[in-house]
Amino acid sequence: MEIRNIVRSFGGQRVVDDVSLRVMPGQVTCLLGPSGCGKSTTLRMIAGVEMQDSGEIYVDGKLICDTVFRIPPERRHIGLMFQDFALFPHLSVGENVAFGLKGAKDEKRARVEELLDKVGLKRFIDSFPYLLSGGEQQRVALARALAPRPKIMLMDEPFSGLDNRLRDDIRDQTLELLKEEDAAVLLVTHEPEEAMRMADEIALMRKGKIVQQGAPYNIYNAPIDKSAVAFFSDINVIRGTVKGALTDTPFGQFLAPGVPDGAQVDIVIRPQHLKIDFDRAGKGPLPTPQDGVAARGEVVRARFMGSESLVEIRMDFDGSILKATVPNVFLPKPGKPLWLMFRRDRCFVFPAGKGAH
Ligand SMILES: Nc1ncnc2c1ncn2[C@@H]1O[C@H](COP(=O)(O)OP(=O)(O)OP(=O)(O)O)[C@@H](O)[C@H]1O
Repeated sequence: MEIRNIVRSFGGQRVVDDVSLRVMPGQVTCLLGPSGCGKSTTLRMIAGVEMQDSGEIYVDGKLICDTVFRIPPERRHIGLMFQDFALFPHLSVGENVAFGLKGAKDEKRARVEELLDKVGLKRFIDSFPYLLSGGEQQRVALARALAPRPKIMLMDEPFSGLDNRLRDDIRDQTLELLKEEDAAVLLVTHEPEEAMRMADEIALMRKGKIVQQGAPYNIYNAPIDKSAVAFFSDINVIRGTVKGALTDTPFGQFLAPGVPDGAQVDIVIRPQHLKIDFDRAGKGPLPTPQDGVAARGEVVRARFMGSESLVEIRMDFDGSILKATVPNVFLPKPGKPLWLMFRRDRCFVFPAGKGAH
């Protein structure tokens, strides 16, 4: 499935602004972005329930929609799964799954049984939906969407109605089934964890545009700007001024290649990549090439978060507060002096102010 240069405006504002995207069979692409950035509108245009102002949509290399030509939604062979896409309450589970199927009765029954078996719900084939839990209903909805073997599956926040622990299981099971069925999947979500868990490829969307696209690993480890880092985790930011492609900070020098002298840069680091060390009679650890220079601060607050502890430290050099996370339990008392170092291989240096939240 491919969309090219799709644009859609509401009230003079471009909510989808020149979006192009390709999704291959057997691949899950997540359209990830904050609420209101235009993800659902993009999906609705592909589904055919919303018309684009300009741009084209292709399936299997064939045009299915531009501003003149338009295949109606029911003939696009696209599977849909939305959070509030309820099952038909007056039909049994089996009849729900069979709903979009054509062909002989036996064949339909076999396909329904196959899919319900795959989602582990064959025993409910003759039950009514209200007897099933939310997670089970969601799995039936998935089976129903996949039953007619759509080439493309569009999913809009399909798991957001489920509670956390259930959600992880259902995500994994859904992913397995989608792969087996070899559909090209476009999944919309505003949750980075969901995208990281589900996606082969993430398209990061902001204000109607795709700002970065790539494998989850690349998006996480080579983010395009400060906001892209901040979308996935808490961040710490140190500002510095560049001289000779370097910027001096209390944590030592950082490379700022290509940034002109006098310009400001933001050095961005995630809390899990700050290194904490103890104070030894007013002294910290020695500088290293990997971690730079240590800077001293005092603990403001430390909290246990489950698998890690979050320590907030007020830095001596400017009174700013940096956040560091440490695996397991580490709960130093407020006022305790500690030293922080920046792991050089985990820092990102961006021109200051680029990529507003
Ligand atoms: N039919 C419409 N008429 C007017 N404005 C609309 C319409 N549909 C969407 N919008 C506006 O377009 C913007 C993008 O909406 P969209 O639902 O695509 O965003 P989203 O990224 O999916 O967000 P969310 O996750 O909150 O659904 C929003 O500001 C929304 O109010």
